[in-house]
Amino acid sequence: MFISAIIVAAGKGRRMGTKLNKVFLKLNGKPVLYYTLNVFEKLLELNEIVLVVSNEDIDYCRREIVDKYNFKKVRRIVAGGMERQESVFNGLKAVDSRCDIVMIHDGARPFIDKTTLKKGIEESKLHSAVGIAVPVKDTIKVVDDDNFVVSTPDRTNLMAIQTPQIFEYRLIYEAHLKAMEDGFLGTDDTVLVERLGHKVKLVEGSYRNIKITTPEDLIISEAFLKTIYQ
Ligand SMILES: Nc1ccn([C@@H]2O[C@H](COP(=O)(O)OP(=O)(O)OP(=O)(O)O)[C@@H](O)[C@H]2O)c(=O)n1
Ligand SMILES: C[C@](O)(CO)[C@H](O)COP(=O)(O)O
Repeated sequence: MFISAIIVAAGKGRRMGTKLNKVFLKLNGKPVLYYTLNVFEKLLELNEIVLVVSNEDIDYCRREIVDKYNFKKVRRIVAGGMERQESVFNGLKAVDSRCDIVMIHDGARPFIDKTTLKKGIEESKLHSAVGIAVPVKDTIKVVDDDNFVVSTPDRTNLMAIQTPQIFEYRLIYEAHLKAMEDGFLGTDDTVLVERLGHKVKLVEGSYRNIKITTPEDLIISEAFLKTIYQ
């Protein structure tokens, strides 16, 4: 079985508010993207990594991350698009032709762990679309455009979706193609498969698998790193 990973890191990081893209910001001296790639590089089950970055970051990324830290599984570095969905689709077009299963992961989620990845792969052999998720901890409110509460859904059945999201390659490729044809834009990849009427299985992951998005996430990340490397 040939397993590929697509790591998307072609966003602008606007909510972080830094000049340097958040995936290149340093945590304990190393870029965020280093930590993300490192977990996938060490995953024995994985055959290759396709890294998706902004066109202008391709050379920098190859030199300062892939070559510098000797990430041998990164077989291709390709340019992303304006939206995350487009970046993923570019990655899907660049994987090895033998790809059976593809893991799609945000470069901005460096605290993904090997156990969750393995669990996700095993589940994807039973269900062809799998997402890593955690039960929501807060009470969620549905609001109208003026922030008046419309309803309070029962939290028992609410999960917050993360990445990786793991798919049978042909299924996710078809789902992306259909979304593009329909002009549908989703904020994750499982929704594209849901649109096809296909079942998606969620596997419980870890609250540590945060997506570094706003400045306070960097403080949390430094604290996580201390528990991992000290
Ligand atoms: N056009 C895009 C947009 C996002 N991403 C990637 O998708 C992941 C999740 O996106 P998000 O956290 O929203 O990142 P940004 O788009 O960079 O952040 P912002 O929305 O604050 O600008 C990140 O690893 C990001 O680099 C991407 O590859 N291509
Ligand atoms: C795919 C994702 O990580 C799921 O949580 C997320 O939707 C992508 O980030 P964004 O901030 O919604 O672009």
